[in-house]
Amino acid sequence: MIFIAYFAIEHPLTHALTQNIAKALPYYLSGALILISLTFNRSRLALASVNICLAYAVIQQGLQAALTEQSNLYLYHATVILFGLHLALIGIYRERGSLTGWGIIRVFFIVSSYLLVWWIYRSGYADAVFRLALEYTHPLITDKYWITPLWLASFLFTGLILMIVAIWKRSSIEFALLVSWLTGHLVFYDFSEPLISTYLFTMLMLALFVAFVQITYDLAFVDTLTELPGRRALLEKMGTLGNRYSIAMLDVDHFKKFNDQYGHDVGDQVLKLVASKMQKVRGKGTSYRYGGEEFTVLFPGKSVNEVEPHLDELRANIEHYQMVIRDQNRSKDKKSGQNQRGQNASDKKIVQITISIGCSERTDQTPDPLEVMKVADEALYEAKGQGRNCVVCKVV
Ligand SMILES: Nc1nc2c(ncn2[C@@H]2O[C@H](COP(=O)(O)OP(=O)(O)OP(=O)(O)O)[C@@H](O)[C@H]2O)c(=O)[nH]1
Repeated sequence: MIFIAYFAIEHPLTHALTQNIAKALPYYLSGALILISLTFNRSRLALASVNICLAYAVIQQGLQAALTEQSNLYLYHATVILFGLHLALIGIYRERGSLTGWGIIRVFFIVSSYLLVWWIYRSGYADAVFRLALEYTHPLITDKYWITPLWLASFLFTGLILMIVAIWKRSSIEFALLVSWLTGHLVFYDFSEPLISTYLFTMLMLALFVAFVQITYDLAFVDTLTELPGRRALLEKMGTLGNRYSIAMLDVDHFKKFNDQYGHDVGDQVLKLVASKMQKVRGKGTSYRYGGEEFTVLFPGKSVNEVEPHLDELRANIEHYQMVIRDQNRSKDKKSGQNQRGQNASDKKIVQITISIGCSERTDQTPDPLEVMKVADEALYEAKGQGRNCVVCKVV
C-alpha cells in the first residue's frame, strides 16, 4: 500500500496528475459541503464554504505570481480582507435556513464582492486602487513584505469579532469559523510556500465538515433547552452499560403549579437551572433530559449505596438555590423599567425549587437497563408519595 501511495504521489508519470487532483480537492470538498449544508438547512456553513472556495479560487487563478507587483499586492490584500470580513459576518448572522431570500442575498453579496475585486484586477485599475492605500501597505516584516498594517488591521478586527462570537455562542460552527479564519491567515502569512494554499484550504474544508457532523449530532442527541444530552443519547448509552450500574430518575416538584403561577418562560429557566446543577453531579454520573420536567442520571460501575449521597447532595443544592425571577408585571420598556426599579426594589422575587429522586441498580432480577429504569421510576413515585424533595432508592 505504501509503495502504491509512493508511486502515485512521487513517480514522475503520476506526479502531475496527483498534484492536479490535490489542487482541485478544496473545490470538490466545498461543492460537497454546500450541497449537504443546503440539504440540512445549514445556511451559514454553506456561506462559509462559498467564501472559502472563492478565496481559494482567487489564490489559484491570480496569486500564483510574485507579490512584488502592485496589482498582485492589491489582489492579495483585497482577498485577505474579503476572506476575514465574510467569515466574521457569517459568525454574526443568525441561522435562517437555506434557499431563502435572505440566504440568496448573502450568497450574492459574497460572490459579487469577489467578482468586483477580480474585475478591478483584470481591468487594469488595480494599481490605482492599491495606491489609494499606500500609506497602510508598507511591510511590517522584512522578509514577508506582504504583511502590512492593512493586513494586520484586517486580521485583528475580523479575529476579534469571531472570538467574541465564539465565546458568546459557543457552538461548533463558530469554532469552525474561527479555525477557518486562523488557517486561512496562515496561508496568507506564509504565502511563499509552494502548495500551502492547497494543503491548508483542504484542511480548512475538512474542519467545516467536522463542524457539520457535530451540528448534526447535536441536533439528534442534545436537548436544545437544557443543553443536556436527550433521550436518544440516553437510550444509546444504556446499550453500552456493563453489569454494574445505577440509574436515577429526577422530577421537578409541583412544576405544573410553578408554570401556571410564573409562566412557561420562567418554567424553562427552572429546567435550565436544574440541568446546570445536574451537570455537576458527583460520582461520575452523566445527566440526561428524559423529557418534560423529568431527568435521568446514569452512574456506570456504581451501586445505589455509592450514589445515594451524591444524589442527596444534588437534591439539597437545588433546594437551597435561591432563584431570582423578575416581576412579570414590570414594564418591558427598559427606561420605565429602571424608573420602576428605583421606586420599588421588590420587583424581583426569590423562589425555591425542589426535586424528587428515585434510584435503582442492576441486579440479576433486573438485568436490562430499561427494567432498572422502571424500578427507579417506581422509587420516584414513592418519593413523591413521601412528600417530595427526597431521594428514594429501591433494589429488587
Ligand atoms: N416550562 C416548561 N414546562 C414544561 C416543559 N415540559 C413539560 N412541562 C410542564 O411540566 C408540567 C408537568 O406537570 P405534572 O407532570 O403534572 O407534574 P408536577 O406538576 O411537576 O407535579 P409532581 O410531579 O406531582 O410534583 C406540565 O405542566 C408541563 O406543561 C418544558 O419544556 N418547559
